[in-house]
Amino acid sequence: MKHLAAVYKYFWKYRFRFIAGILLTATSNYFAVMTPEITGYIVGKLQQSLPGAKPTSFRNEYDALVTYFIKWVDTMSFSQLVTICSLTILLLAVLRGLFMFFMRQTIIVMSRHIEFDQKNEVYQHYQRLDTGFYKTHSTGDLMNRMAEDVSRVRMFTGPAIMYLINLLSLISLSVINMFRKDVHLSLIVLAPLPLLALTIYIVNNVIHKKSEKVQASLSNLTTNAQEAYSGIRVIKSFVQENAMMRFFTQNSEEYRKNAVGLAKVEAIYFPSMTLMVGLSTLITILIGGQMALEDPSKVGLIVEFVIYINMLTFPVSAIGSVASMVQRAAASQKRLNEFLQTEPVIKDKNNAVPANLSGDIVFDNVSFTYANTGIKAIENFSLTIKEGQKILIIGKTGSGKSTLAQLLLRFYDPEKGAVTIGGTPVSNFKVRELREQIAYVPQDVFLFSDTVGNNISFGLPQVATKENMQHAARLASVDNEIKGLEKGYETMVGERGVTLSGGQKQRVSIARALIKDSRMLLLDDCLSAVDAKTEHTIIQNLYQYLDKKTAIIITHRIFSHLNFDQVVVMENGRMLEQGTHEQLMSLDGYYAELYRLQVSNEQSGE
Ligand SMILES: Nc1ncnc2c1ncn2[C@@H]1O[C@H](COP(=O)(O)OP(=O)(O)OP(=O)(O)O)[C@@H](O)[C@H]1O
Repeated sequence: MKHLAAVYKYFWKYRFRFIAGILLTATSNYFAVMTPEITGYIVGKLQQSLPGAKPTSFRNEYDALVTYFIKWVDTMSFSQLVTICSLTILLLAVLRGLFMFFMRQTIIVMSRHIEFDQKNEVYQHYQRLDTGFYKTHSTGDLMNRMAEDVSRVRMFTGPAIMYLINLLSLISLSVINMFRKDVHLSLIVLAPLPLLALTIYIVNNVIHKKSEKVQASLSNLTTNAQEAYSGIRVIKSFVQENAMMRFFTQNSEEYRKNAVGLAKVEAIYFPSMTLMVGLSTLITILIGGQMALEDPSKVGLIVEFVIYINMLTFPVSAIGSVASMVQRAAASQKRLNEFLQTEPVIKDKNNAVPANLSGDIVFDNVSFTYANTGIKAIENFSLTIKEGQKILIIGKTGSGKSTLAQLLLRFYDPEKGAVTIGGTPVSNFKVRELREQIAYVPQDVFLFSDTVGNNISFGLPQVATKENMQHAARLASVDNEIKGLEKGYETMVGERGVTLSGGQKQRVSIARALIKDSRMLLLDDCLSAVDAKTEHTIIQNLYQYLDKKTAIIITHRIFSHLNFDQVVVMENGRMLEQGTHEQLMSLDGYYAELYRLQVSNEQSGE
C-alpha cells in the first residue's frame, strides 16, 4: 500500500469531486436501506390483518425518516397503505439510481482525470531521462508501464475506491439497522459473509495469475505477428514462411492453453459465488422461519433481513475483488515509482550557464566507457576544432566516431577529460540550449508519422515557412523529389503515409538539421544511402551553406571534393591519423589507402 502513497497527491487535487463522490454514495445507500424497512413494515401489517392474527408485543425499530413515514401511512386503509408504500419503494429505487449515476460521474470521472495526469507525469519523466536509461530498458517495458500499469492504478483510483466507499457505507448503514432490530439474528446471518469475501479474494488471485499468463502469451503472440509483418521481405526472401508459421502456431497454442485454463476457473467462480450468496439467504430463512413460527408477528422482520442479506452479498463479494485490485495497483505503482524516482544522469548542473555556442570545440584527453556493456569506446582522445573549421572524421566501423558526436551533444558525460566549446565544458551549459544550437543528423534516420513539411520543421519552435522548408530541402537535394509526391510537402510519411526510400529519408533528416541554421553542424554518416552523384551535389551545396559555420562530418567515405581543414582517422577509440587531405596522402597510411581504393572503385564504376 505504501507505494500507492504516490497517487494521494491526485486525490488532494481532485478533493472536491472525491468528497462529493463519498457523499453521493452514502446518500444513494441511505435510500437503499430504507427499502427493506418499508417492505418489512407492509409484510408485518399484512400478517397483522390476517384472520386469527394474535395481537403482538413485538415492536420493530425503524430509522428516523422511516419512523416519520410510518406514522404518516399507519392511519390509512390497508389498500391505500400498500399503494403509497409501493410508490415510495419505486421512488427510492429511482433516487438510488440517480445518486449512483452521480456517484459514477464523480468518482469514475475523477479516476480518468488522475489517469490523464499520471500518463502525462510518466511521459514527461521519460523525456527527462537520458539515452543511457533507454539503452538499458526495452521499449516494450516503457510502453507497458505507461499503458498497462497506469490503467491498473486507475482501477484503484476509480472502481476500487468507488466499491470501497459503496461497501463501507452500505455495510455500516445495513448493519446498524440490523443490529437495532435483532442482534442475535444479525450475528447469525452475517457470519457467512466474511467467509464469502475471503473465498472470493483467493479465487480472484488465482484468476489474476491466470489472466497474467494469458496477457503474457498474448503479448508474445502480438510481438511475433508484428515482427513477421515488418520483416516480411526478409522472411519471403529467405523462404522462411513455414518456420515462422510453426513459431506462430507454438505461441498461439500456448495462448490457447492459458486462455482455456482461465475460462475453467471463471466457470467455477461465478456459480460458486451464487451458491454462497444463496447459502446466506438460506440460513436467514431457516433461522428466521423458526423465529416466525414462535412469533408470527416477526414475519415482516424476517423478510426485511432476507432483503438486507441479498443487498449485502454483492458489496461483500466485491471486497475480494477490491483487495486484489488494490494489490495489483500497488504492484503497478511500485513499478512506476521505480521509473519516476530514477534521476537522469545527464541534467543541468545547479550553476549551468546559458549556451551561446561560439569558439573552438576541444576534446581534451577524453575517455569514455559505455556503462551497460563496459565497452571502452573512446580512449585518451584529444582534438581541437577551430571555430569555422570543417572536419571529417573517418574510421572503421565501431571505432568510436558516433560516440564522439554523442559526447559533444552531451548524451553522455566523459569518464575522463572534458569536451569544451569556447573554453566552457559542455556539461556546464544548459542541456536544452546546447542541443538547440547544434544541428545534428544522427546515423539512424527516424521520421515521424507526420507530413514531410512537419518533419523538416521538427526542431523549430514553430512550423517553418514554405520558402525555408524548400531552401533546406534544396540544400539536402531532396526538394524535387518532395515536390514530385502527390501532396508535396503535405504528404504523410511513415506508417499510414508514403514510404520514402532510405536515401530520401536521410536527405529529409539532413534538411531537418539544416533548417535550424545553427552555427555548428554535426552529420553522422548520413549520406550512406545516397548515390555518389547526389552525395556530390549535397556536399557542393553544403560547401556554400557552411561558410562560417563549424562542421563535423562523420563518414565512411572520403569527400575529396570538399576541402576539409582537418581529417581525423579513428581506430579503436583512438586517433590514428590527423591532418589535411594532402598531409594524410603523404603519410601514406590508412587514409591514403582508403582514398586510393575509393578512387579506383569510382573509376571502375564509371
Ligand atoms: N549505446 C551503446 N551502448 C553500449 N555500447 C555501445 C553503444 N553504442 C556504441 N557502443 C559500442 O561502442 C563502440 C563505438 O561505437 P560507435 O557507434 O561510436 O562507433 P562508430 O565508429 O560510430 O561505428 P559505425 O561506423 O559503425 O557507426 C562500439 O564497440 C560499439 O559496440
